[in-house]
Amino acid sequence: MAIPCPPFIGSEKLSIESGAMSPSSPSPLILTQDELKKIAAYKAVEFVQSGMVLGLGTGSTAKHAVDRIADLLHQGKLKNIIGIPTSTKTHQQAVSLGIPLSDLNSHPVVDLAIDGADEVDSNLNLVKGRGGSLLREKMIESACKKFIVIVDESKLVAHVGASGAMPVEVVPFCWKFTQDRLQNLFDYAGCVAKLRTDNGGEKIFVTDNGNYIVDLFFKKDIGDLKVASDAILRLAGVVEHGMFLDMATTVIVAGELGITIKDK
Ligand SMILES: O=C[C@H](O)[C@H](O)[C@H](O)COP(=O)(O)O
Repeated sequence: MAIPCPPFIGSEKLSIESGAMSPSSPSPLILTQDELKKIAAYKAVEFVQSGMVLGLGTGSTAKHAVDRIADLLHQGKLKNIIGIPTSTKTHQQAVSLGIPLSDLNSHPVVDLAIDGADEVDSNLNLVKGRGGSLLREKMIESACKKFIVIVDESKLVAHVGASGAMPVEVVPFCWKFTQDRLQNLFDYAGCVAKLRTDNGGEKIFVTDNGNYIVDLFFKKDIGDLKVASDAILRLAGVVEHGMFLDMATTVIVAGELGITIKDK
């Protein structure tokens, strides 16, 4: 299915050379999805400056950004960076790479966060959390002066929920009750709510915060996102949801034709 791209501003053709990004002439090489993620991530890291407090995102795209930040730190090209990880996995990665870390208690204002997304719509609204992280991401990314989202072009969607699940983090207590209420809330959009398990098996998936995730699958557009967000958050038992509305300040998309950047 062809997905309409947002009206991006700024566009450059890029390729990966020796693990770094550089301008390129048209290349016969077909880039893999992971290479596209890396290109978007490296581009975002160009916005990092010495002395910044950085939100370190979670997932296969953000991982490249964290690696790159560590490389630049070790090369002495970046200095005095403080990272605030958005998940235990990213925390472990950052520790293993020697990135100095802190948290929102000590650093309540974050200069820049770089993170991936599962969906990006034409207004830069996002779906996040299909990898299991969303609450810490939302706390840290809502404390940011600048939030750069990095994606490959497969993440662009016509509307939120078009490509798969919209995750909702819920407390374990009577999760089925909350799941049913969530499904009823979006009955008009043909919603099916499913408790997430580890790799689709029997074991219930547990978030970094000790909660469960209910994935909402919609057959139709859910309409006004702010209305949907407020309705979800009003349900007792819901901790947070994976719609990140009006939060991204910049989206960097890497695709077969190059890299495109849209600022809010
Ligand atoms: O739960 C995971 C996070 O929200 C990720 O940032 C999101 O799922 C995108 O991950 P990836 O870059 O691996 O597609």
